Amino acid sequence: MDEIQGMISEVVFRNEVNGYTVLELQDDVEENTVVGYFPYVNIGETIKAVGTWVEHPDYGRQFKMETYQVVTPATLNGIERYLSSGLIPGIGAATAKKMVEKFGLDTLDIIQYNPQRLTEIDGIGQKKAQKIYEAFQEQRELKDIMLFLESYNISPAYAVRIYKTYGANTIKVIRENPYNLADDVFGIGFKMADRIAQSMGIPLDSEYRIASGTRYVLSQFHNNGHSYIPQDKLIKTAAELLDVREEAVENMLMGLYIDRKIVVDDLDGVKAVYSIAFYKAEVGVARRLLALAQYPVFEVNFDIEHEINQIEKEEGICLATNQKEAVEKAVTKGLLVVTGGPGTGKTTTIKAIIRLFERMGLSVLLCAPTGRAAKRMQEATGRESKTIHRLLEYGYGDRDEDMMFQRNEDSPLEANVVIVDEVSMVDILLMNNLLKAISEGTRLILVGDVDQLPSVGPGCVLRDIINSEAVTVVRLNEIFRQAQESLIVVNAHRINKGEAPILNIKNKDFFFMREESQTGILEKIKELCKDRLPKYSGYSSIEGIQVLSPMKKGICGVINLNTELQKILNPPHPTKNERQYRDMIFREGDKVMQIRNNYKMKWQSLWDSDYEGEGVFNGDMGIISKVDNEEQTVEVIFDGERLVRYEPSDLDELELAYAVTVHKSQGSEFPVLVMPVIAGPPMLLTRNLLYTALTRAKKMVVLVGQERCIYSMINNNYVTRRYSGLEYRLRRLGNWDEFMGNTISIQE
Ligand SMILES: Nc1ncnc2c1ncn2[C@@H]1O[C@H](COP(=O)(O)OP(=O)(O)OP(=O)(O)O)[C@@H](O)[C@H]1O
Repeated sequence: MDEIQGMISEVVFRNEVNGYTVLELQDDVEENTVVGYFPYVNIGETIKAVGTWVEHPDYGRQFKMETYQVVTPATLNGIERYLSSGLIPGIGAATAKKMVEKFGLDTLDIIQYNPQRLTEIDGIGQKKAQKIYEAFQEQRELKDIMLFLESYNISPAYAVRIYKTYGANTIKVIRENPYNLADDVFGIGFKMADRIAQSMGIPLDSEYRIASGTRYVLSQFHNNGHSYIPQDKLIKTAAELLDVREEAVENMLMGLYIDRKIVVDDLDGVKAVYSIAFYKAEVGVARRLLALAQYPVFEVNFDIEHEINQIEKEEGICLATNQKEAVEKAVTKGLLVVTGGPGTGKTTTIKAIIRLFERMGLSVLLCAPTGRAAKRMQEATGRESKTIHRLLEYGYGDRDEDMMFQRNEDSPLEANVVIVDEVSMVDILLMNNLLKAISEGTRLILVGDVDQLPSVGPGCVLRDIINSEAVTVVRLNEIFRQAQESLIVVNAHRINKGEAPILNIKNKDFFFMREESQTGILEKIKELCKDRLPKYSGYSSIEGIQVLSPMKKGICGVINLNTELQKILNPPHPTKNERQYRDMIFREGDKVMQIRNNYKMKWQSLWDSDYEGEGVFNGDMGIISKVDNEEQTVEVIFDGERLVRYEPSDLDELELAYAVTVHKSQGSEFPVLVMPVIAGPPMLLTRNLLYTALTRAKKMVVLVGQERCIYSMINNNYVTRRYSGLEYRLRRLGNWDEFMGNTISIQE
């Protein structure tokens, strides 16, 4: 490591979000470029930086700072530049010069300890002296805060976020209760807050620690898809994590319950602990669904059978019995669920339902949980379809700082019918928000495949609704002739029923390639993606062929697959810029995926520069079009039309996507799908997962690996249990009032 010291003569670039800065540092002899994460530095300040000299391809020799220390300006020139940098309002170049001429090297001490004396300078009165003093103090404070945070090894990027959250109170808030960080600052979780707290000497059994740790465990369960957690499980897990007695956690739970930070409900003898939001959502969903199901939609003065006949004639099809039943019930019921596997005619039924309502003169709105699913619905029906978020006008209200759904009980959707596709992907929170915006009298039709993996977010809403038997459900189970042509569809159904798939029939679309070793599987997948499949299928390696893997880690996990596929599909090239982020390289031309819902991320249409919007969602896939190392940005084009610019602090929302996990692929469809089949944890390698993976493919599936692993997945009918009370709430219709939300009264 080298060390350099000098005065900051220029700040060339600064990223306000993460503190990444390019600056010029002047020492006695020369000016050097220094780059690094400086949360807080100003022109005129003298710093001592530790780091290494590097040769940048475009900007030449520069110093890459690892750590630095601010040295109070010690020269007359340094003090003058520091004061005239615009840092302290009221001091410009002329005043700074006068101050340094008058007070020399004591200038900064005078401002801090004897500001009264500033009035000795022409043009500075009492008031101005006071202002200068206050601004100077503020700067000091900021520096103290940064030093304080640094002393707990908090990286500059987090330090900036923390300071932005608490401002001048930062040190006080953290000293009082460092666990506040986990609640208040995005990106800081319990573990980081706990590390800081431990280095501050906070005891293991501190109430703050137990409260924060308990809520952390609860949130982890929610992150894993559970709507609640059984109380005894929560107590045990939290006590283990915190290394405290179970009674301490139990007492804390009581406190959190009394403070209404959590809800403890009795679900048929099980004490269920909920975070408030999930409790409200679950109760809300149950209440609203039942209200819709029981609402007497107005008498239909319409010969439905005759109309269905007409539609069949016009469309040149003959609906199957249960498709007809679905169309009829869509009209006569306030709430209808239609479920079926691939090729069972869900889309055809949706189209017939839309046609019928249009003939009745009723307005229909279409939506789906992801952008891709909505786009597919739109293409299949020829009618506009939006994401649920867009339909509910998710965005900023007039007064609110936070984003919210503008369509809700006060401003419901204006439509006679709302049809939602891919409902298996809708979690309990989104379902609650959707239902809030649907007033009684509007018919709601939920369509999905209940055998798909459940939503990424908490709950298993579709499964619970169907299992509750409280709502009208039509099951489509006939695979139509056209769909039967496809071995993908046939095999998906076979697998779903626990039967072996049919493999390797000539001119079909479902293939298996035997390969025993993991490295052999990897090599085969690389070969398939690079040459064989593009040639055979006509689809491009990057956009048309998708590798799915059940797992993240290991030779055939998505992390390694991405590294290996990137090497052969988009290798380094002198014309392609790239950027290292953590252990990933983002290179121009790479296929990437957004891995978190980000409603605030801005996008711009590639084709119409006036058309722009907000929101990039979990599972959206795109191609990196530009890596700008000067601006530190990465640009991605999603769906060939929306351009999104990622700042360095956004990059943790992006991953390479040559290969993605089956879970992440939900709601997407790909022309050609390649998947390794290898042994692994039985909780992961389930029939449900294989079924979900296969149903993502439209034209071709290639499984590569060990045949016995296909069978062991098919035989593994383990469905990960999700703690959800929705089915139970829906079932308990009889004792409705006594049951719903009785435990604690919560204003919705
Ligand atoms: N009543 C019917 N008679 C004949 N063919 C039908 C009928 N209903 C659907 N089909 C055909 O069956 C195939 C699958 O139908 P559809 O696309 O509606 O199913 P889906 O459940 O939406 O499938 P996926 O989930 O795979 O998209 C299509 O080719 C469709 O034309």
